[in-house]
Amino acid sequence: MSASPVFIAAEVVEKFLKFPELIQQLERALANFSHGAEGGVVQPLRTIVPVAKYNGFLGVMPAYSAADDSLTTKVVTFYEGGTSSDLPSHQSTVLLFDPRNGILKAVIDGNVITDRRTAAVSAVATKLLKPALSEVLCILGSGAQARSHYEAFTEMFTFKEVRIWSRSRKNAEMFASSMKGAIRVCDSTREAVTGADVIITVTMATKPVLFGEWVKSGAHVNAVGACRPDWRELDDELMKSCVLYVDSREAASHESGDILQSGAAIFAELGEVVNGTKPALTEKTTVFKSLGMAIEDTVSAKLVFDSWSSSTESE
Ligand SMILES: NC(=O)c1ccc[n+]([C@@H]2O[C@H](COP(=O)([O-])OP(=O)(O)OC[C@H]3O[C@@H](n4cnc5c(N)ncnc54)[C@H](O)[C@@H]3O)[C@@H](O)[C@H]2O)c1
Ligand SMILES: O=C(O)[C@@H]1CCCCN1
Repeated sequence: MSASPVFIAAEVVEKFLKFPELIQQLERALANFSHGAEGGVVQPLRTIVPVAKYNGFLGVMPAYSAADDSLTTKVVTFYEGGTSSDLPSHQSTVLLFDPRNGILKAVIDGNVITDRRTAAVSAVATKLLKPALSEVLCILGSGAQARSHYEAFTEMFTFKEVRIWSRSRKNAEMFASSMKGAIRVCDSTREAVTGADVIITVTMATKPVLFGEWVKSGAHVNAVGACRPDWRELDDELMKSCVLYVDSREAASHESGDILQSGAAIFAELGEVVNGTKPALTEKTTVFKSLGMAIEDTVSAKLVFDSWSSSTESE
């Protein structure tokens, strides 16, 4: 009989999933993904089950990485407007299997993985696509992803000014006072975005909050929200005028409302830029449309599991 799976809690994931290393690992995973079969990534389009009665969704995100020899599936739920004020709007668990025999080895808290791996992938996009002189960072939204993006971006880059906008000024102020470093709280999206070199949209909006007319020419946008075909964060003007990068062409053309509804053309996958098969057009206005990929969870979960295993062996 196989041993029972271990449970790895959020505090343990926090301890082992750290930014510079996670960013490097995910850059490699993006490259493998965009190499096709040769890259050894098996990742079907995720399954999403709408729970319409409660404005919720359940997603199942399996993947295997031959390079990491890691087999996982994430199960994630997300609720429009959250379920109640004290629950996160997104809740997830990652199941890690032994790829040799299918034994379930670990059940890992997925919330920290989701927050950090998403920010890490946006950091890869920003490293490759931001304008040469990037002084002002703007974050739209003040939830879990806003926090992980702020942490990753202030660790990896140097900005002269960081701005935040949220629907309620109180939330934006709470965000600013809970993070290390100076953050300017803005009263309107337009104020936050005007003149920004790097913009991150991390909202649960279903209609555009970021408009092309406000975006500085040459800026880079990480568009992280709007993961449903009928949800938007960016307007048509921005989508049609930018050079558009995505994590996965397949996912983007099935799930992204910003792409499907605007009819914008995809220029490249981020992994193709890492591989050098598509250029990083840093002098143009660029958008990285992130939907989130299972392979990011697979690589992150392996990192956590291996670090946890080594720490228990040395005890
Ligand atoms: N691309 C990825 O890999 C990935 C991964 C996880 C989450 N996400 C997406 O990122 C977004 C943020 O996730 P989160 O975990 O931070 O959620 P969260 O619930 O913690 O925060 C959501 C933020 O959006 C704001 N918001 C809600 N409705 C809004 C509206 N109509 N207009 C403007 N702002 C609004 C909230 O006030 C809050 O500041 C979501 O859309 C989520 O689905 C993407
Ligand atoms: O990639 C993810 O983990 C999330 C799941 C929920 C919807 C947005 N993307």
